[in-house]
Amino acid sequence: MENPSRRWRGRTFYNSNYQKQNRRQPRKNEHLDDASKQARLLLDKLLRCYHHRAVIESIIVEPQRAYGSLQQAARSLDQAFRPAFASDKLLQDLQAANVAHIESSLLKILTHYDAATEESENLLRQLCNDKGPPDLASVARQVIHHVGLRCKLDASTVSKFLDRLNSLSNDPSVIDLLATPAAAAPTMTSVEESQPRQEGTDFWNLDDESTVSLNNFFLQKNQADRLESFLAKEVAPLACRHSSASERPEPRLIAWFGPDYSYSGRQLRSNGPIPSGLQPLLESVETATGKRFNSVLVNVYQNGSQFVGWHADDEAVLGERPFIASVSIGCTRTFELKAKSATSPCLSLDLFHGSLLTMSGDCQANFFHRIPPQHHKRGRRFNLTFRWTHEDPNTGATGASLAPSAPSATKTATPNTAVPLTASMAPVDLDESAQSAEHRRIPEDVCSNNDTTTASTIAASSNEPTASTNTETNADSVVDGGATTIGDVAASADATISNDPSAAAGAASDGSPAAGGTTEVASPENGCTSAADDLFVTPPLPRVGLPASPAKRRLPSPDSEDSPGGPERHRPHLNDSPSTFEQPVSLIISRDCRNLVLCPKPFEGLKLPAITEVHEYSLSALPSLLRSAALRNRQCAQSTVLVLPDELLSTDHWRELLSEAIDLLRADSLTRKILLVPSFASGEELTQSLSKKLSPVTLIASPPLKPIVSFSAPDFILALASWLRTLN
Ligand SMILES: O=C(O)CCC(=O)C(=O)O
Ligand SMILES: [Fe+2]
Repeated sequence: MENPSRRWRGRTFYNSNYQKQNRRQPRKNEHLDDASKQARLLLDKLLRCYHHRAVIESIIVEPQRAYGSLQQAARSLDQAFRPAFASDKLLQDLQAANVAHIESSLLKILTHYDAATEESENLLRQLCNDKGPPDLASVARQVIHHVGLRCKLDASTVSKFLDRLNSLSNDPSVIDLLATPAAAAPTMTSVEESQPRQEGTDFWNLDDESTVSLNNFFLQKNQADRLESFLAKEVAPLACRHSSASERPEPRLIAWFGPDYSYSGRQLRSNGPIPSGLQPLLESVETATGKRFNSVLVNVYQNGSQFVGWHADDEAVLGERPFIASVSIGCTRTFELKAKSATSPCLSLDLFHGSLLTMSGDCQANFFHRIPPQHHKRGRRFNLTFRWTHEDPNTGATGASLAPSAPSATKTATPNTAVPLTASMAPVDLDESAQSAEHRRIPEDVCSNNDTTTASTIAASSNEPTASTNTETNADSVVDGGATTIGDVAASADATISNDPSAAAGAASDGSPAAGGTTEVASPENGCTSAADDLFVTPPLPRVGLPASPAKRRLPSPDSEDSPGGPERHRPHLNDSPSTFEQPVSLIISRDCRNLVLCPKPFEGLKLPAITEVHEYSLSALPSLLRSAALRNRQCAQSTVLVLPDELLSTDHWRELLSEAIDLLRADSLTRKILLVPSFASGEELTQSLSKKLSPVTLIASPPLKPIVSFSAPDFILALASWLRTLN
């Protein structure tokens, strides 16, 4: 049987042909456009309410019976909302008495009911006082029931409302409502279940360069529930109402994780690095979108009256054409977009518990978005908006010194083409088991880690709040009580990943779909055994590829296709000499993926059997590598071996990064041992200071290996292996 939600959807203009229909074809119900903008707006809004189909369909089944009621309702509407509705038109429609018109008329009634409590009561008053056909009350009952469901009215609100209704009407069938438990007790669960959602990801091309996508099922319900508990417990207490430039507090609570920065004349103080409990979600969002994020804004809407006004996330610190990834948790709320020059929304979506919405391309340049207040009782909703903050042009302060963005040679969000986006919305499971792109899931443990005590974002350390950029773009947002114009920027809105097979190793930690998200681990080169085997050979474990890493920065090599003249990549904002950053480091991954060695030298031509992958990176990618190491550890490793070069240890900045990276590793309960192998004398002092931090993780300094740089690669591995043996 045809899926009713699809059928219904198909009849609205909310489908992937939005652009086409919006621009070139007259919309359904176009006659209403002329009548009143507000009527259209309300109709648009209602067309989303798929679950109202139940009401509508029952009326369609018995149109004659419903007709009288609707006519009455329309008259009532006419009286109550004359200015808004141009209701003569509506009545004319009703006179035609065909199903489509009846449908849209009822939709209007429902919309109005939903639009504002006072007006709705007014409407019901009219409905109930009217000496209309006998089944009028039954329509009213259905309206109440379904609107109650949609608006998640709790039992006591419904009773109160019905009490009031009762006082307005002597109609016994209305009084009966009070005794109808089905109407009086729509639970949260039944609400969620009653809302048909489409599987897969929908795309809307708002214009040639602006795309919105929505995946209703990004998280499974249990994952979303766990995330909700985590947010309620760990994040909500941190959230507060920030004051706007006009000192008016934002009409919702906000918590910000990432570097401090200012927006719209306000300063947003960071609540710290992204909590480790959100890391799995972050990684899943990164994997699903193929973008990187270094910060997350959490909006907490405590009830339906809290909102965010029209705004665009177009702050300069967020870069050009920011990519926004927004996860919704909790009560469903409406999300609206409108062209900056328009007065009414062009797209309106329900954001469900566990959904992932993205905005890309010129969305922020050309459109505003908002979460309007919704009357009637609504529960709490969390929204997590993942962003990438760049250097603040006003102050020179850096939003984040995390891994570089991918180059911007290719626009990912190709307008009018769902395919590339669909492809980039890859399965989010870090496991290598294949999953359908239609059923993106994140790992079961995604929300189970409530550990917020340790930092996980390496880059969020030392940035002072920046001066105001004061780039509020939209007066509406002020009128609406303040906008969150903290933009949302993906690190790599234009991620381009080399598909060069020769770069496979270098791409290993790249989460982009082009790189496949996982990396096949190569077979051992030969069967020889050596001391190096001892270092790496451990009982076989399932092979995993490197999970998404914040950045892949493969050093250009002569045979690489990397163009030196390619787009400028994000670099750490430091005073250190560039040569420090360009220093090569190698990431060596053991055959069983259980050991990782980061070491300062290229391991060219190294063919040890135990080593399966050698990746070269510039030092600037180190934080990303460590993060990858921690991720990998979480899946299967026992220890991480860090071998760090002099240059790295000798700059304050890198020490900081290192210590944060170690925090990250430490947060991973599987990492029990971190071997820090400094290659020069000052390492000891560093080791001491880090040791305090690291407890209870074992940190071992390695005087025997110095100076590391004098070892050839195989010698180094052998020496390290024998040294490790002495430790056991
Ligand atoms: O809550 C939402 O879904 C939207 C939030 C938003 O637009 C923002 O924080 O910039
Ligand atoms: Fe926004």
